[in-house]
Amino acid sequence: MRGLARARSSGKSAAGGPVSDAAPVTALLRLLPTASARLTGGLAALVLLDAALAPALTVAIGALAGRLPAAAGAGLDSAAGRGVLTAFGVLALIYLANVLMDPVIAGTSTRLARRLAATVSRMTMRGTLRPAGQAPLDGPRVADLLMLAQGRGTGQLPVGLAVTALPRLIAVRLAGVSAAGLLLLFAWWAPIPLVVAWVVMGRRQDRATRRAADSHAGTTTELRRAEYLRSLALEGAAAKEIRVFGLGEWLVEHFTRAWLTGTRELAGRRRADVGDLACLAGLIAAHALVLVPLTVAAARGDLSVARTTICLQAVLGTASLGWLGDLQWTITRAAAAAPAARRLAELGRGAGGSGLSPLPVGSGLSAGPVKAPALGGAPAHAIRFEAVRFRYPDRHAPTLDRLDLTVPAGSSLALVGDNGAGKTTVIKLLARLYDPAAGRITTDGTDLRALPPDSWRRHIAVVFQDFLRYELSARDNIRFGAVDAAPDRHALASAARRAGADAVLDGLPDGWDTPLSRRFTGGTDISGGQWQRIALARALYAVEHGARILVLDEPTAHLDIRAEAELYEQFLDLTRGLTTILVSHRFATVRLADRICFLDGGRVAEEGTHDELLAAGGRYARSFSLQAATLTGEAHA
Ligand SMILES: Nc1ncnc2c1ncn2[C@@H]1O[C@H](COP(=O)(O)OP(=O)(O)OP(=O)(O)O)[C@@H](O)[C@H]1O
Repeated sequence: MRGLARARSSGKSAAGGPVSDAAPVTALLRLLPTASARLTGGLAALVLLDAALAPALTVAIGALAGRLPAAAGAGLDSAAGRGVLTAFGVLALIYLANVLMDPVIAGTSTRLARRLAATVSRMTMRGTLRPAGQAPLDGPRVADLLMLAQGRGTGQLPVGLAVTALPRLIAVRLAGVSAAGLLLLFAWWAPIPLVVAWVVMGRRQDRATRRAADSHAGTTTELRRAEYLRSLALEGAAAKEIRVFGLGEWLVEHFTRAWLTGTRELAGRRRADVGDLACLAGLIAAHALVLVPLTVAAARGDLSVARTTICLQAVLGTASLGWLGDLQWTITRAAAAAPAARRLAELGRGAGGSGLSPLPVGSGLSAGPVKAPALGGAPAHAIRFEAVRFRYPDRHAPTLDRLDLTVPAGSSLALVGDNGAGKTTVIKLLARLYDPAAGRITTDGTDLRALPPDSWRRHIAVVFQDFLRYELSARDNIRFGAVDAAPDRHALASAARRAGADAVLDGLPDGWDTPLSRRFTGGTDISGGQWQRIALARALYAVEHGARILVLDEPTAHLDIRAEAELYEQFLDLTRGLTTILVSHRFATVRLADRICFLDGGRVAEEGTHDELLAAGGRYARSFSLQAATLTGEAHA
C-alpha cells in the first residue's frame, strides 16, 4: 500500500500504468454498476426509500405525542381519540415498512455482493493476463496489489461485505441529514452547530481509520512472507519436504515473527490526543447550544408537544452524521480490494504496458502485424539471435551479453552451460516473454518484435523445466497445447503415444477424464516422470496443430534410465521436420542434437557438433568427461 500511496501521489498506478486516483469507497461505487447496473439501481432506490422512512417515523411519533394530551380525558370514540388512533395507524404502517425494508435491502445487496466479488476477480484476472510479456508482473508492487485484490491483505474483509454494509451506511447518513432538516421546525440555526460538530468529529476519526488501514497495508511485503509461510504449512505441495527436513517448527516461528512485524502498526491503537478532546468539547457545546433553548421554548409553551418531540429525536438523530465506527471500518477494510482491482485491470494498457518493446525506429519494419514468414510463420531458414543483450529488471549484471546464436530451421540445437548461464532465459526471449534490451531476434530475417506475440507463440511448443502440472483432467492437460482448436481425439491420442504418455493414461482410473490431483473426486496423483510425459504430450499436441519450433528444457530430468533411452530412440521421430532447441545438463541427451552451444558469461563460448566440441578439448569436452567419469564411477561402484 505504500507503493499505492506513492503511486497515488505521483498519479501513476502502482502496477505501472496511469490510473484514476480513487479512495476505496469511491472505487467501490464506480465498480458497482459494472457488477450489475440493474441491482445497483434497485439498491439505490431502496436505500433512498428507506432513508425517507426515518424522518417519516420521527414525524409520526411527534404527531402521535402531540395528539395524546387532547385525547387523554375525551376517550377513544371522541374526535381527539380518533385522531390518536389515526396517528397510531400511520405510525404502525411506517414502522412496518421500515422493518420490511431491511430484509429486502439485505437480499438485494447480497446478490450485488456476489456479482461484485466475481467482477473484482474477473478484472484482476483479465488485467494480470493481459500483458503479452512477463515483465509487468514481476516485482513486489504487483504482488501487493494482487494480494489486496484477492482480499488477502491482513485484516482485510471480503469485498462483498462492503456492499452489504454500504446501504446501511448511506441510509444512516441520510437519516442524519433528514434529522438535521427536521431541526428547522425549531429554529433555522439549530442544525448548524450539531452538523458542524458531528462532521468535524467524524472526519477526524475517518482519517485515523484510513491511516491505520494504509499503514497495515503498507507492510504487505512482510505480511506476504507470513502468508507464504502459512500456505507452505497448510497446502499439500510442500508436505513432503517439510516433514523430511523437519521444517515445521521453523515455519511456525518465522510465520509468527513475520506476522507480528507486519501487523505491528495495525495493532498499535491510537491514543486520544488534544484534538480529540477539543472535538468532544465542541460536540457537548453544540448540544447545549441547541438543547437549552429548545427546552426553554418547550417549557414556556412556545413549542408544541409534537414539535418538541420531533426536535428532541432530531437532535439525537444528527449523531448519524458523525463517526459510524464498525460500519465505516468494515467498509474501508472490505472496499480495499476495489482500487487494487482497478489498478490491476489497467495492467498492460497503454504504451509499453505489455512489457514488450516496440520495434526500434529505423529498423525498416513496421511495428504492426506483418505478413507471417513462410511455412505458416515458422522459420524456413533460421532463427537468429543477433548481439542480444538482456538484463532482468532487478539485476545489475546482464544475463545475456551480445549473444549471437543461429538455429537453422528444421535442425536441432542443444544449449548447455553451467547453472544460471542463461539457457532458460534464451527460451524466454524466444517465446517473447521478455524482449532484448539491445540486439534482435529474427525468424527468417523478420524481427520477432514485428510479429504479434500471440501468433508467434502459436509456432512454438515448449516443455519448460518447471512445466505446469494442471490439477485438471488428463485430457485438459494435453489439450492445453492448442486450447483454441476443437478437441481432436486422433491428435490427442497421437501426441500421447509419441510422448509415451499412453501407458500413463491407460493406468488412470477414468482414463483421459481422470483429474490429475487427489484434491478432486476420482482424481489421482502421478509420478514426476509421468508428469513429464504428459507435459511432452502437451507440446506435441501443439505440434499436431501446427507449431514448428519445439523447445525441450531438461526433457529427461524426471525420466528413469529406460524412459530416457526410449526418448533418445524416438528423438528423431519426435523432432522430424521441426526446429528443435534442447536445454539439458545431461550430455547423453545433448549429444542427440545436430549442433551444441555452450553458454558462458551471457554469450556462446563454444559451438559445434558433439564430436567437434570433444575434439576442441574446451569447456564442453571437460564437462562431458567429468560427467562420463562420474557415471562410469557410479557404474563400477
Ligand atoms: N525472473 C527472474 N528475475 C531475475 N533474475 C532471474 C530471473 N530468472 C532468472 N534469473 C537469473 O538469470 C540468470 C540466468 O537464469 P536462467 O534460468 O536462464 O539460467 P539457466 O542457464 O537456465 O540455469 P539452470 O541450468 O540452473 O536451469 C540467473 O542468474 C538467474 O538467477
